[in-house]
Parts: sequence; C-alpha cells; structure tokens
Amino acid sequence: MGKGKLFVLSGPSGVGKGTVLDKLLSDFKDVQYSVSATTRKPRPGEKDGVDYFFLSREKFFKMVENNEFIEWAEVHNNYYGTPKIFVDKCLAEGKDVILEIDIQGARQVKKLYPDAIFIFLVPPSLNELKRRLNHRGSEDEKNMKIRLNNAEDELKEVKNYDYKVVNDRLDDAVEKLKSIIIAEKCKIREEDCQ
Ligand SMILES: Nc1ncnc2c1ncn2[C@@H]1O[C@H](COP(=O)(O)OP(=O)(O)OP(=O)(O)O)[C@@H](O)[C@H]1O
Ligand SMILES: Nc1nc2c(ncn2[C@@H]2O[C@H](COP(=O)(O)O)[C@@H](O)[C@H]2O)c(=O)[nH]1
Repeated sequence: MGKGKLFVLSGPSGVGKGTVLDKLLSDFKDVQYSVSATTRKPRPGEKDGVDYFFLSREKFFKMVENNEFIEWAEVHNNYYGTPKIFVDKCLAEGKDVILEIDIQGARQVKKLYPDAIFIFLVPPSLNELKRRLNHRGSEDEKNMKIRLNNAEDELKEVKNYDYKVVNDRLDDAVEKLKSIIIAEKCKIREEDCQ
C-alpha cells in the first residue's frame, strides 16, 4: 500500500472553499477532510468536531506546546491549526487527505510535506467576493473589513500554488477540483518504476 496524498486548499475568506469541499466530499468519498481546531466562536449551525474543533485559547496553545499541530496560524484575529494525528494516520494508511487552510499554514505544510499538492481557489472578482461574504452574513462590519483587506494580499500568494481554480459556477469549480485530485492520483509514482 502506498502513502496517501496530501491536498491543500486555500483561498480568501468567502471565496467558497467550504461550499466547494462540501459538494465534492458528498459524492467523492476517496478523500478525507481534516477538521481543523480554532479559537473562533462557532457560527449558528456549526458543530464541534464536524466543522471545527472549537477550543479555548488556553487549550489551543496547550496543543501548540505539545507539538500536536502540523501547522497553525493567526488568521483574521483568531487561531487555527491542523491536528497532526488524523493527517498522519490517514496518510500512513494510504488514504488521501485534504486540508482547508490559509496561506501561512500552506507555507508551513510545504516545508513538512514537500510532495503535497497545493490548490488555490480564486473568486471571479473582488466585488463578487465581497457580495458572497455579505450574503453569508457571518461577519460584523469590523470582521468583514479585516477579511476583505486580507484577501488582496492572500490573492498574491497564488504563485506559490500548483493549481488555480476560479470559483465562478459552483459545479464547474467542484468538477475542476475533482479532476485535479483524480489526475494527481493517476501520476506515476517511484514504486511504479521499479
Ligand atoms: N460558486 C458560487 N457562486 C455563488 N455563491 C457561492 C459560490 N460558492 C460559494 N458561494 C457562497 O459564498 C459564501 C461563502 O462561501 P464559503 O463559506 O464556502 O466560503 P469559504 O471560502 O469557506 O470562507 P471562509 O474562509 O471564511 O471559511 C456562501 O454564502 C456560499 O453559499
Ligand atoms: N492555517 C490554518 N488556516 C485555517 C485552518 N482552518 C481554517 N483556516 C483558514 O481560516 C480562514 C477563516 O475561516 P473561518 O471558518 O473563520 O471563516 C479560512 O479562510 C481558512 O483558510 C487551519 O487549520 N490552519
């Protein structure tokens, strides 16, 4: 059994990472979603252990201290991290894993897992990004500003990724993401060449 592949999905807040992944994972069971930990408060409808592991700052930094994250970062004034145990267990069992993390986290992952595949989701325009964030209604005015300000810098990071997918029509973006995963899984591995 070969090692599983690690996929990393990033993109500015509100571009649709969660929406695209929900749709992809609902009918494509080959990839495991890594649930992140965060110090952000849950939004209405979000479930602990499903959307995130919602932690106090104290608990989050205990995990940092114990080296329990692959990567962690402060994003839009909250802390987020990828628990190591789930990812490493899946990869060792030959299962593929996808992380939905920000650009700072992706840089850390690149150092630790140089073979990971990095995918960047971009909005059709900044105006549409703003409209989506507004429409989601999850952020107050202050947080909207923070997220939109960060978006401009985040978009410059696309150069460090392997693939860019524009999330214009949702179904198209899901199909493209699925195609990338399938193509990467068909790549010739070292073990195929012996
Ligand atoms: N292709 C699309 N066309 C129109 N609306 C979309 C599309 N994709 C996502 N949306 C909408 O945009 C909003 C933001 O989507 P979502 O929450 O998935 O973004 P996100 O990138 O995961 O954000 P965050 O990084 O803040 O978690 C949601 O209201 C969602 O329904
Ligand atoms: N570095 C990490 N970034 C993460 C992780 N999980 C999520 N995120 C990023 O946070 C923002 C905001 O998310 P929200 O749920 O508060 O809207 C999002 O854009 C993700 O990219 C993580 O484990 N590490």
